[in-house]
Amino acid sequence: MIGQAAAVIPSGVSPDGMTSPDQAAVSVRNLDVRFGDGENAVTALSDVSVEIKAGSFVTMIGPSGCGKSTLLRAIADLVPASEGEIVVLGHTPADARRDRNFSFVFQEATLLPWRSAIDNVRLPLEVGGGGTVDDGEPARLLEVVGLAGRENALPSELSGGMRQRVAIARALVTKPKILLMDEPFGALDEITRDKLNEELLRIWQETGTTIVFVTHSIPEAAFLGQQVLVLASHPGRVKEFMAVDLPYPRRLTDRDTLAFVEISAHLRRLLEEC
Ligand SMILES: Nc1ncnc2c1ncn2[C@@H]1O[C@H](COP(=O)(O)OP(=O)(O)OP(=O)(O)O)[C@@H](O)[C@H]1O
Repeated sequence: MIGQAAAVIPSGVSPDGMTSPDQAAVSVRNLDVRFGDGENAVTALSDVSVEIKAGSFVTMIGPSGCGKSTLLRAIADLVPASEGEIVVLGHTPADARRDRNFSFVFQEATLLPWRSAIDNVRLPLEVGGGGTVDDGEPARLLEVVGLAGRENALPSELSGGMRQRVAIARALVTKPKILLMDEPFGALDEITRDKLNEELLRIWQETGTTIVFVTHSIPEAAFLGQQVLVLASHPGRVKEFMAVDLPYPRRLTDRDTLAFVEISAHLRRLLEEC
């Protein structure tokens, strides 16, 4: 072939733009994030490298202030890298954000109080355009998160757990390839949290979305994740990227098994060293 340059295809992306399970959804390479200057400078993350495979479920845990939210925000293009590189589905975080390759779920549901549940779920489609999303998708997603029949309820008429379900449905409505979740169940009571943990695993298996999930809870990290990224603090850095060798589907009762207790104990020891 004369005079035709080969197309440059970013790693992790095939020529048709699809990812395969062994490809990285997110590659973080030698990432440093610093805030402020001079005496007030804070190194939130130092030399962090991690590869998150497409379709995987990764939980992130570490002591308060070790940089968990900062890492999630850097992947989401909400915080700039000071050094190093982040590649999201073969693109820069800014391009991945523009292409709506990921959605973010925060600890607070941040719903618009004057809009019904279904209108909150619809919001990203109204703001960014529906693209290929079917009109029935918001209602279907409310059903997926267990809120069929509550489509017209206002946020003030829903419990905290229900509001967070609406936030998850809203995050899924654009069919993101990656879901970034920052302590999404941290403000909920234990029973509701457990229930949402099981539901989130079901949603993950149904959608095939890559999930990166920050938590302070050792059982939650071990129950949900295929891998747990443990961060140490001062400065924030990778302590261990640990595989959780437990089969799916997982049930809450699996947390009583010896294998689960041993994994949790290992995570606790790691955190004590952080
Ligand atoms: N916008 C910012 N400006 C200045 N410093 C910041 C900013 N965001 C985070 N930091 C600092 O960076 C460090 C990491 O913060 P980060 O919120 O990422 O930690 P975390 O592990 O998520 O904490 P927690 O578990 O308490 O939520 C902390 O020292 C924090 O004070």
